[in-house]
Parts: sequence; C-alpha cells; structure tokens
Amino acid sequence: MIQVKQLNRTFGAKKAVNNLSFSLSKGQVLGLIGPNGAGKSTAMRMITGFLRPSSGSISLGGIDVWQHPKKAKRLLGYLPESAPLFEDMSVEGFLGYLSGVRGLHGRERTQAIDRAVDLCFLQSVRHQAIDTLSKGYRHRVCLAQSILHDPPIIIFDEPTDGLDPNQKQEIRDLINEFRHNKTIILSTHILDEVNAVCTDVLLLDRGKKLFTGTLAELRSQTPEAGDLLLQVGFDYVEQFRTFREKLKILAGVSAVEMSEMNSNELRVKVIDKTLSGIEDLTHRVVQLVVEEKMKLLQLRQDQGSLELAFRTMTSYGTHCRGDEL
Ligand SMILES: Nc1ncnc2c1ncn2[C@@H]1O[C@H](COP(=O)(O)OP(=O)(O)OP(=O)(O)O)[C@@H](O)[C@H]1O
Repeated sequence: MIQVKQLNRTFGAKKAVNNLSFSLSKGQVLGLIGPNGAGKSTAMRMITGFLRPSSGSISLGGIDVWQHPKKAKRLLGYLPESAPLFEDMSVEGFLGYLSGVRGLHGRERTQAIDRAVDLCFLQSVRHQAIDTLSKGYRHRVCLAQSILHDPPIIIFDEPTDGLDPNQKQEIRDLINEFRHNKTIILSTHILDEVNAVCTDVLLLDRGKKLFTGTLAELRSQTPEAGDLLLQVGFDYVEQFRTFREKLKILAGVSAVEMSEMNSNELRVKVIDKTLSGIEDLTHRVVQLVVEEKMKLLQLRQDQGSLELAFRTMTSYGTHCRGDEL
C-alpha cells in the first residue's frame, strides 16, 4: 500500500533523509521513531506530497505521489503536527467546508461528516464554534478532517502530542479501530504509544534507517534481552549463596547477577539465546532449584524494552536490516 524507494532529501549540505526504503501493507501500523532531527517530519512531508524529494520515489496504492499527486492524495489522510483550523466555524461547518474541498457533495458529504463526527466522538460539540473547544476536542476535529474521505492510508505526525492521558487513550483507541482496514504511519517520541498501537517500527537516526521490523524484534536488540530472571524463596542465606554459586557454573550460563530490584531475584546471563538454548537452560535451572530445595517463585525471560533498544542503537549502533517490513 505504501512503497518508499531510495528516498533522499538534502537541505544545502545537510542530508535530512538518506536513502530511505520501506514498504507497508494493509493492517500495518508503522511507528516512525528517532531522536530529534532524525528526519521523521521530512520523511512524512515527502510521503504526503508536501515536500519534493531530492531523489527516490514514493507510491501510495501503486500511484506515484509526485507523478500523480491528486490521485495519490485521494488515498491519504494526513494529520500534521499542527493542523490549521478555521476558528470561527462550527465543527460541522468546518468539516462540511473541507468535504466540499475534497469533492464530496450532497448525500456523500452528509454521510462523510456523520461518519467522521461519530468516529472522533464529536457529537456533543458538533454545532460548537471551534475557537471555544478544549485542546483535546480541537485535536479530534483535526483528526476528523483527515479521515473525512475515508482514506485507506493515514499518516499522523505526533498524534497525541500535548494531550492529557485520557485524550491520549482516546486517540490510541481510534488508531486501533482504524488499523484493521487501513495502512497507518505515525511519527512519535512516545515509545509507550508505539507499544500501544504499532505493529512495526522504523528507527531513523541522522536521516538513515537504523532498524525496521516488529516491536518484538526491536526489543530483542536490547543487550539484556534473552536473560533469564529468576526469583527464588529460601530458608537461610547460606542455602541461597550455595545455589547461586552452582547456578554460575551451570552449562549455558555466562554470569549471574543480583537484581537491583529484589534481593531474591537473579539475572542469569545466557550464552545461547536461541529458543532451544533457552529451553535447555530453563530446564537445567529448574532442576537445580529442585535439587537445592529452593522455592521457585518466578522464572521469566527478559523481553527487552523499546526504550533501551532505542537508546542502545541511537547511541552506538549502525545496525540496519532489510527494506521489507
Ligand atoms: N526546511 C529546512 N531547511 C533546512 N534544514 C531543515 C529543514 N527542515 C528540516 N531541516 C533539517 O533536517 C534535519 C531533519 O529534520 P526533521 O524535522 O525532519 O527531524 P525530526 O526527526 O522530525 O525532528 P523532531 O523529532 O525534532 O521533530 C534537521 O537537522 C533539520 O534541522
């Protein structure tokens, strides 16, 4: 549904976006993340046809954005970081006006407004002037205008920036509702948001793609991901010490560290982090727990975190994976 090939954009000597390629299909929600100045907005503005690329191509639903801009933009709903609103219009008047601009008239226009008002929970302020709305409602009006024509592709730039936790949740619920039959890109600094709504993630840094893949794949880039976290109960401290010493020399264990959070939790560093390696080691750890008469309180695998992976990769990494998501 979205195909970006070897996209570049320079501003003078600065490469804001450097050879970016990826593709997305229906049902995918891509979180575009990266540090400040990574090139996220520049990439979004090119994909939405607002900024001409220095080179490369973008197609939406098979239509080239820069060769057939009108046709391509019909497939697109765009919620920019700060969307303009006509303050003195009512919500319905504003959506009606934009429906006309988008070529929707008569019954089609009425249906489009009703649908957008319903989806964005604007019923209670439908006839209210925009300049009297709270920030959350104004944001919903922006969102409503971007989906008036029921586009199969939606692009959100920082969709929950500046909203309170309840409003954030409403927007996330909406995105989750849209995701089944649409293709969505959202740029955000909020990794919780990526966790809550995205299926995939693309990490940009200094214009370059550092990573594309699923959330679980990005989490697994955390150095600690794959470690076993073991919490045990014991009758006396010496018993725990003996257990820990035996754990250290168990085949497949590279180190054992005390947890900073719990005095009875151990972080078991694993040599072979493949599925079979982890399964074998888990089995041996449980055996040792039984042999040493410890009480097994918890044994789980550290799944890593988006935040740690982000920090690790943008501080030191230049790792880059395939173009297909
Ligand atoms: N019109 C412009 N003229 C010159 N340089 C620009 C222009 N637009 C963006 N840049 C530069 O391109 C780089 C990427 O900017 P961009 O706004 O795309 O980053 P971003 O990832 O969206 O950042 P942020 O997270 O802070 O919004 C930055 O170094 C920025 O200063």
